[in-house]
Amino acid sequence: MAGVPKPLSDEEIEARLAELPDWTRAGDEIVRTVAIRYHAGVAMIVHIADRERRIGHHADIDLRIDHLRIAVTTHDAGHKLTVADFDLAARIDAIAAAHLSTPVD
Ligand SMILES: C[C@H](O)[C@H](O)[C@H]1CNC2=NC(N)=NC(=O)C2=N1
Repeated sequence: MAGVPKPLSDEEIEARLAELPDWTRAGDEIVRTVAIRYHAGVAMIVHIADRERRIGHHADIDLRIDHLRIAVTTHDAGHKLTVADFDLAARIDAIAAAHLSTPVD
């Protein structure tokens, strides 16, 4: 990996969040909650994990019976937000769009 990305400023974070309307800031994380049934959520997690493995950046994922909560921060940067987090969030949005356009029944 090409070093640890540096933490973004509050202004940079706000600008990047404006491009990701489904994400909100929660301290030093960005968070998205997806309404999805449990087993469909499992499939979405597998898809996300496969992408994460290839880019070397990982979300913190919490699956519940009817929703999935995804939080992203950069552990190697002292749990601060970096460009890597926004890159992963955009990739997760693309994966979520594919899964949510599929009937879950
Ligand atoms: C060595 C490996 O690339 C690092 O541990 C990566 C793995 N995935 C990661 N994921 C996240 N979210 N933050 C990190 O700092 C991080 N570091």
